[in-house]
Amino acid sequence: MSDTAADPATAGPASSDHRFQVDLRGVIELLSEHLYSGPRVVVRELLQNGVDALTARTAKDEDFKLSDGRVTLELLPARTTEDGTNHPPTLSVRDNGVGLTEPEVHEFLAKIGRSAKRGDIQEDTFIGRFGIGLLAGFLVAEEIVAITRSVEPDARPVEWRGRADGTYTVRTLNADLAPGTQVFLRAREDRLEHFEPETVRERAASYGSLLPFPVTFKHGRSGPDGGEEPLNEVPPWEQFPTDSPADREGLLEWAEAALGKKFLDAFPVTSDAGKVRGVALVRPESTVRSRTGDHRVYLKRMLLSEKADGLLPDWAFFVTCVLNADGLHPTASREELRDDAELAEARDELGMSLRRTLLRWAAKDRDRLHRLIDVHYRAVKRLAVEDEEFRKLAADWLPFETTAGRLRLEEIRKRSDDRLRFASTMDQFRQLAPVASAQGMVVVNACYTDEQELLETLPDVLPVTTEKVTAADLSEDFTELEDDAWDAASTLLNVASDALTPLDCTPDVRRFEPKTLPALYAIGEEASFLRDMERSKEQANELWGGLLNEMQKARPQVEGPRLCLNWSHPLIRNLAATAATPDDRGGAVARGTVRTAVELLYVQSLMLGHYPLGEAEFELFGDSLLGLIAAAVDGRGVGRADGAGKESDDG
Ligand SMILES: Nc1ncnc2c1ncn2[C@@H]1O[C@H](COP(=O)(O)OP(=O)(O)OP(=O)(O)O)[C@@H](O)[C@H]1O
Repeated sequence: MSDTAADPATAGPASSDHRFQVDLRGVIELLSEHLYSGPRVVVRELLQNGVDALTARTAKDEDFKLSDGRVTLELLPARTTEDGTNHPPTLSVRDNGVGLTEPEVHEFLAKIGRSAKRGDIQEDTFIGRFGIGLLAGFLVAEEIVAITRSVEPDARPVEWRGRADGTYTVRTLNADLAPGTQVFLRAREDRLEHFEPETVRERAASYGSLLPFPVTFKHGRSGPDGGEEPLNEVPPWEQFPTDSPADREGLLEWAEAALGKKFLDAFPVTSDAGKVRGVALVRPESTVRSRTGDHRVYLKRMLLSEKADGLLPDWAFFVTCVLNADGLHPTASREELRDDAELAEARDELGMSLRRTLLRWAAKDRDRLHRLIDVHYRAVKRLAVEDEEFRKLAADWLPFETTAGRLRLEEIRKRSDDRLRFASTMDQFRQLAPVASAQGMVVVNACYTDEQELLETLPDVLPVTTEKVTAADLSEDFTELEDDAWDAASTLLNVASDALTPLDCTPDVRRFEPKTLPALYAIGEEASFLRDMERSKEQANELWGGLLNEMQKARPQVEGPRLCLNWSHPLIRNLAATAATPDDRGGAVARGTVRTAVELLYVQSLMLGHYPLGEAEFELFGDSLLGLIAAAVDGRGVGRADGAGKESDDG
């Protein structure tokens, strides 16, 4: 036995060649379940073939223009012929396009995956290209019949009859027909709902109403005397081509009627790349950033999708577009745009088109930009980060959350003399907010996406400086105590130091605003990081704990957290007085109570600053609270500066 694998090129005598066989029913199931969104697409595929046939005719027949084209959909009701045969309802789609010769019928209608729309032809000439669209007809029909007559001179009409079991017949007809094709779908018994007049009409109008030639619908009752009902509409970008107030109003009314929604604003957009023309509608509500678009896209004026994605740059998530693209490509399902180089180029250009409009508003139509910013400031901020010119023009109107409430940048600059202070995390912002606002200092909350990046790029376009601040930075500016106050506070500081050293925290006594805040836990960014790590270690297993230890050691020495006691607060002064109780008047007990009070202040300021508490801190909280309650019940209480505390000591 050979120990080498058989070489397919040399193995055995040559076998005879066979052709792959296609199980049509299997292919149809594949299409219906995995490619198409449902039988709705049948009308679209037939219409599309009509559009392509008309385009092909314009290339072959120089006297024929696309606007000479015509597609008619007709619904023939079920009927019984004289010989007693029942005919199911039938949908016919007729065009006066290029038609097919008999050899072409064999080549293109009967070969799955064969399309006349490939080869040397420029890719965006036709909508179809895969050679499977017609098969969609079998999603609703048992039999598809095409009667076609080519524009080729002397071509004879041909009838093709294809069945879902994979068989077909072809015959030439003697009739004298004009060039074009009429396709008939004979309803499948279990798909009759797709042959209801209103259903067909709605689908035909939805896919084909913007086509640049007459598209009509006909059925027993349509039109005044059974005539054809036109389905065409003028596209909104042709009805309202400019950004004038009148066109804007018209466009907003059109959008409300067509999309069932009141939009905030509307304006035209264009891109040479992808040959795009359309309108942008500004959403009435603020939206979160997401890639999922809901753009209504037409390709060669046929509806492709109402939920197309990837058409606009990320920052433009505040608009919905309705547009037509003659130079973009569909995916095989024909329900999305292919993510290719043309789409990328068109996306950039549409972004530029939007940006130009916003720049124009910034220069000449400020009310419009204001209205847009009020709702969509997040999106506009993203654009401001990316685009220096826009940033320069619009930055002053952008709102920010600050310690003084929501303010426009213009106001923040005025209140802070162009010195823009910001906190970079929500926790930092919360911690410093009471102190900053009590001191009349405006600090911006830059914890949201884009905010910090935007602030840091403002000095490029405006005469401002930016500075990241933390509660620890603010506490540096707290007022130092005068000598006599310092003396009065010294025992309190010693007691506080004893209480806080085991917690890696240093006490300090200063005067600061707000007077109502007895203590502030102040921690810089680095120390805050280490504190978080400490908390994580408590929850981590041994392996992670060890790793975190190493990381902690690797960080440079940083200044630790401080508990700033506020000398302006009466409680702190009372605690200082109590701590200073002479030993012969119960000083030791008093200092024990003060220590408990400091521990409680420590935990309270942690909680006020939204710092998560560690195990030791929780324990401390429980113990000191109980200690204080016990002291109160004993009648000792925490001393008061006026001596009441001392009296209770005696008592
Ligand atoms: N109305 C029509 N007029 C003329 N030719 C037609 C018509 N409908 C179909 N054909 C011919 O049949 C071929 C196959 O059509 P089909 O719809 O299956 O695929 P396609 O349009 O080429 O590509 P896709 O699968 O992307 O739609 C077409 O390429 C075209 O040559």
